[in-house]
Amino acid sequence: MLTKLLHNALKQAQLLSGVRNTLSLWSHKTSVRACAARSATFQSLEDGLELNYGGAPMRFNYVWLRDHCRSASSYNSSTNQRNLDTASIDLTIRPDITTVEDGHLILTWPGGHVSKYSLSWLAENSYEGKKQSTIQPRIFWNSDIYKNANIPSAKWDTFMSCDDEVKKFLQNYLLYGIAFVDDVPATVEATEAVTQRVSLIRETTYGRMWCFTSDLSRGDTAYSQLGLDRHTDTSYFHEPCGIQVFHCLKHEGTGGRNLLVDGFYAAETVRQQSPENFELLARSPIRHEYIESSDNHQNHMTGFGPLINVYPWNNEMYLIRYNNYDRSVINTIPHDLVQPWYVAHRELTKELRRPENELWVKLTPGKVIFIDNWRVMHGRESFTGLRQLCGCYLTRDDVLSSARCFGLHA
Ligand SMILES: C[N+](C)(C)CCCC[C@H](N)C(=O)O
Ligand SMILES: O=C(O)CCC(=O)C(=O)O
Ligand SMILES: [Fe+2]
Repeated sequence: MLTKLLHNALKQAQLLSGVRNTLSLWSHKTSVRACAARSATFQSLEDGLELNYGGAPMRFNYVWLRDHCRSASSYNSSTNQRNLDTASIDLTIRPDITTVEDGHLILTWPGGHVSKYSLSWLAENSYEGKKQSTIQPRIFWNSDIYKNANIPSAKWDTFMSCDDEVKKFLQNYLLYGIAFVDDVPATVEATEAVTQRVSLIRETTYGRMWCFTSDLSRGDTAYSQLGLDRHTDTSYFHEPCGIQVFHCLKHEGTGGRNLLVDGFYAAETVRQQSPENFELLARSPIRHEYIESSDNHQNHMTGFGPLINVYPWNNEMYLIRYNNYDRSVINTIPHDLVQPWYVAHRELTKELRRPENELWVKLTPGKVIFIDNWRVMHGRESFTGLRQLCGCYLTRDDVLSSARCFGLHA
């Protein structure tokens, strides 16, 4: 019991660290700006320079500095694109003169070109600054954490008319990987309109906006009344759809609740308990497949990738593909790692299946849910009667872009 308590405390500390990192990054930025007059010191090294400016020393390579010159001839600041041909830089380049003046680092290169970088820009863009910061702050959750957070749903009227409501919605979505809009008219058109407030719709073999019932119209269990264990969709794409939108337009019958599980919460637990199992799942590429052959639909899709994907520079998770239905033949894992891979898969599955990690919701007409399909698994209970679900997929990049345009950290 005590170990479990300790374990939970540890886990919470770890889970919240993403959010704390952002806060510290923000305060770092503020302090940099507030002390713009503060001087910096530098030291020239063989292949770059070390800059001391309000915090830990940062290193900048000379080729990197020349490549990142923001002068008009090197960089077009109205299109935010590089003009300079990187291949034209002498790889052994060193500045003739290095100075720090008025909050800027100024380098004069052989031949006379001058590059000027503001110190705060350098601090924000340094490797040292990046390494510490989280790419996307998140709050990992189990059912209690999510329920206790009392996240409000957005409301149709305000959502459709007020950008600030969309911004708040996106902030919740980014943190938790799920977000709801309530009071939406129970039609495909209104569902489409809500989605388009957020971003572009991604057309797939299932259509642009889809509306399905248990009519077995497609070669997939989703089109039946059977229960579906937790999974992510389109695991058979090399780039799985980023977001899944669901709106239950009608259900006259029993059962049919939806299950949501935060895959990152479960995977983080595995990382804490057995780092080697986490590593194995993050390193072994496996294949998922969608094969459909009917009069109306011919598809054969295959996607490769590890079950857990982490950014290589900071090990932050960004994508889980977990779909035991669509997982294909494993022949990409060397013999001696096959058994360990199954052990690791079992451990993750055990965490994903813990009842305390399950959030059950009954989707009713009017309630639209957005699910981060790179993070949160969904499933459903078997059901009786007519049940009609509509929705669509979105591309992750498009949604993150919308969020950034609202000024959110994504
Ligand atoms: C959502 N919609 C019913 C349109 C498609 C369902 C796709 C199901 C597939 N097994 C997968 O997991 O990707
Ligand atoms: O019927 C449901 O609630 C969801 C089924 C499903 O997993 C899907 O359509 O992707
Ligand atoms: Fe699904």
